[in-house]
Amino acid sequence: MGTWDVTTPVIEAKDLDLTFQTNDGPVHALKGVDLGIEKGDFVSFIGPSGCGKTTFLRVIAGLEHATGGTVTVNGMTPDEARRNRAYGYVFQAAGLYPWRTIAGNIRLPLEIMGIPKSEHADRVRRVLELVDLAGFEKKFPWQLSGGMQQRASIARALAFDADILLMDEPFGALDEIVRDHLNEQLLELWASTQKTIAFVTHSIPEAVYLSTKIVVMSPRPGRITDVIESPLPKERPLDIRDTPEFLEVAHRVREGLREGHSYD
Ligand SMILES: Nc1ncnc2c1ncn2[C@@H]1O[C@H](COP(=O)(O)OP(=O)(O)OP(=O)(O)O)[C@@H](O)[C@H]1O
Repeated sequence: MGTWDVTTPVIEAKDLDLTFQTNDGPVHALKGVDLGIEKGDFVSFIGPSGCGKTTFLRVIAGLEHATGGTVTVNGMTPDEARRNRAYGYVFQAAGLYPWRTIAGNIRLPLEIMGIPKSEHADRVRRVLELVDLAGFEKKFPWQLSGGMQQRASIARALAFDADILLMDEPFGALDEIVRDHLNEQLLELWASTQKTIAFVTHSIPEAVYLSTKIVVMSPRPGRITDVIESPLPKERPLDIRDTPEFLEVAHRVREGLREGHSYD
């Protein structure tokens, strides 16, 4: 071992390519994507609709397969990582089962994974605390607001305590005030759990507020046009969004999006 600390990326993509074969011919979704995500990073993916953000997240999750290049997750193939429950996944819609209580929904992945029943109640309580929903165990999803449902779905993704959290536009459907609040809470959760988060968003302020690293993508075939290491401190009150540093990063993201765009 050397005296310096060489960190191996938790998620690493090398020259990743993905072409879907469809009835209308091939759809080239991702092209030559190179990216390293380090432990504890909060990485946002931003880009126009259809540029392959969700596809990239699904490749990391082993739900789609690259047609070229490689991806590793914790040094494993995405399929191995999925079988090892390396990540929790939060979808655009909360996707809670309406016939199960909040606790019942959170227990589901624990049941599937065969975690001993005696541990369930404790885990449910702990993750509900993390998302500020303590005491909501017995409620049904329809008794919660949209923002609370999304928090419950984050709790479900946290239930088996994976080091990696993959989040696909989790707050896209919420109004701005609720979204602000959840952004603040997510940063607190990230700081207290030290998870590695990969987060898809359409919102420049959201990406800049949350991330240590912002990955700007171009329209199809999805390529990375810029990777911005955030100069902002880890502690981020919401009003950091009015500071020159914040606005500068937001400007660079906007420029990156504009450059990747062809206006035809
Ligand atoms: N299973 C599939 N079969 C064929 N084409 C697909 C499939 N999944 C995605 N695509 C295509 O690949 C491209 C990238 O889609 P993807 O959903 O990853 O984009 P996105 O950036 O997440 O978009 P949005 O921001 O609208 O969610 C799109 O053109 C989409 O139509």
